[in-house]
Amino acid sequence: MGVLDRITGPRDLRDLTDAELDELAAEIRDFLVRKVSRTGGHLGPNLGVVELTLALHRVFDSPRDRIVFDTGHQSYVHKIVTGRAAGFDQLRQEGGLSGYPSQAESDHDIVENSHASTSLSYADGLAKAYTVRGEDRHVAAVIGDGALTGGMAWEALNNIAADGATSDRRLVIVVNDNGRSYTPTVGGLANHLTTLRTSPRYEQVLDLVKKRLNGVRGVGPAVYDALHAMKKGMKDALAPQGLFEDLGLKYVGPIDGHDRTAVEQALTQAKKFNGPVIVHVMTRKGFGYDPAEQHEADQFHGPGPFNIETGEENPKGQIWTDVFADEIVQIGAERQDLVAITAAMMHPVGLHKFAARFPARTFDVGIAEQHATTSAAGLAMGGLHPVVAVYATFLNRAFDQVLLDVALHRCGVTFVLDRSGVTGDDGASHNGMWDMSILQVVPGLRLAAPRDAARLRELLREAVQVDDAPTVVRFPKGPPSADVEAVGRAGGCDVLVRKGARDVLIVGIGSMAVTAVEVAERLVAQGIGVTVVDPRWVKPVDPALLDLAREHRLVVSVEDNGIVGGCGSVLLQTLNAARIETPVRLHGIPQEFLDHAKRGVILERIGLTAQTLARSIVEDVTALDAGESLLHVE
Ligand SMILES: Cc1ncc(C[n+]2csc(CCOP(=O)(O)OP(=O)(O)O)c2C)c(N)n1
Ligand SMILES: CC(=O)[C@@H](O)[C@H](O)COP(=O)(O)O
Ligand SMILES: [Mg+2]
Repeated sequence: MGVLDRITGPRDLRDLTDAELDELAAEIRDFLVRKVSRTGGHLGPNLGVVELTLALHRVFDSPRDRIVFDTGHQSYVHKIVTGRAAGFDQLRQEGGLSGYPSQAESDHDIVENSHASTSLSYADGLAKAYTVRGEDRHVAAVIGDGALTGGMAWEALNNIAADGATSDRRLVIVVNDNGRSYTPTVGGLANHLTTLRTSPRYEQVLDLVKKRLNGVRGVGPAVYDALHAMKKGMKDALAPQGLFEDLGLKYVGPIDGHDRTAVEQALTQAKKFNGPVIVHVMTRKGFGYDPAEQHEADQFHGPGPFNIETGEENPKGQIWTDVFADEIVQIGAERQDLVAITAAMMHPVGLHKFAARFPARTFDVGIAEQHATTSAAGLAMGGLHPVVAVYATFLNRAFDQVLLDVALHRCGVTFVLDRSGVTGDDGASHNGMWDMSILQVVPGLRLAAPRDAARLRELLREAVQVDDAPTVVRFPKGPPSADVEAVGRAGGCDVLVRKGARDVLIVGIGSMAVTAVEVAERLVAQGIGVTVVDPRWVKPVDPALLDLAREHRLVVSVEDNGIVGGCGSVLLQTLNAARIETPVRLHGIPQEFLDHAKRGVILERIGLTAQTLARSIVEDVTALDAGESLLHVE
């Protein structure tokens, strides 16, 4: 029976000896490597916060005190010590443990959103609430050095520091500084954290001087008083004025984040301040598992299942991102004006090859999608063509910048949205299910959704040719299907199937066009005539779709996007405006937050599979045959 087996909740940690706590840390690391090697997940970040999390739960009394994790991908240890170790065999699986905090799982969990740089705002609000309610509760926020490069974090710090030393908000901000997001964290703030990490703090020098003076004859209290009188001068001379201290925030650190006792002492000291305090801990991503610590790209930030002995991830095969990664390099070689921007996700979005080939034309802005977008507008105004590569869900926070910094000024910026549609494993906030809805309202913006790798290459090249409006190319997580060639054209649309009578027109958006071809095969087998078109450019609506709609008895749209405000909705509105009365059936992601599961499992669950779609269309056609009118479904 190990120590870990005795932990049923955080209070059990308080009864352990130092030796037992060290043993527990080792057992947790071994547990994380074993479990995540089978399920995949955020091994690196969690190996880096073992001691920190144990210290947090020994110093703070969760859930009375609230512990907020920024992004939440580093909350596995928190889950283990709050009684959920047994759930790790089902980590990130349907019905199993979420890879992020989950209120449904535990009272100890509070923030479920996996979008970075939000923790300090939550913490500010919580601390204010407890002050207003007169509740004696502490708030501890854990924010990574990467998340600290996000603008929201500084909006929060500005407010948290507003009352300076007079603030009575019991808020401890733990900066978990491992020097990396995926790759090393970039920017002036990262440089500053490095300075704090590496400069001898005046306290250390003061201690050194005092040790040297100890026992020296004639050295008495007067000497020590003089030393402390020099403290301010030493502080200015030896340690750069911490950004945080300049803001009026108390700063404790830097602390070795793997020395649990030191972290506990710092947290206890910070807690006693009874006002906002920064505790700067230095940790190592992947600490304790060599293949993670040595991993050249991202220190096992989020591996899939892997071999424990070798650290080799199970082979994934080509994914959409790989196609983009290669094509953007080709285009970059042809176009000297093309530049690329990533928001701290160089490899995940596939810009690493472009960066290696064109380092001066690649910009990593940190976790700062809003800045990335408006900076791209500036790059375009400066005569370049920027490609902003982000995950679809992360563009949500830059909507205003797309609308009024890029589109209003008709800037030729190309957004490449990876992980669009259902992503699955990372839970509700990671699905790329909102982009085609929110971008529909951006005047002048043109949106493309490739169905396969060949169309991605084509559409990417067409997009970067547009220099007077924003363009968007979006594709899903995982592998593309085999290329599906057109059998004809209608306007700008590819006709993929044209069989039998004009019963059903299926408008397949992006990868759903391939699913639509499979649906067509099922319908034709039942004697239903089908035309399948892939619009390629889904915004603006291709006029050819209006003519095709007039010719058919039923129009069906299928998209890997939220159903409200998506391509199908806009097509319906466009047909209505043109007084085309052909009934329309929309298929897409239901407008709700989707629980985590694999992409395929969720697509099955929400009916975006060939079998379910075909069954639905047969029902509609049967209703039409019976003279029933179909409700136009939004
Ligand atoms: C708005 C936003 N952009 C990008 C991401 C993708 N992402 C997840 S974790 C991560 C790196 C976080 O670095 P840090 O905060 O230092 O935490 P660490 O992994 O080092 O513990 C990124 C970029 C995200 N979750 N949210
Ligand atoms: C929290 C985090 O790192 C996410 O951005 C997520 O893990 C990305 O996952 P994939 O890159 O596997 O889609
Ligand atoms: Mg980090």
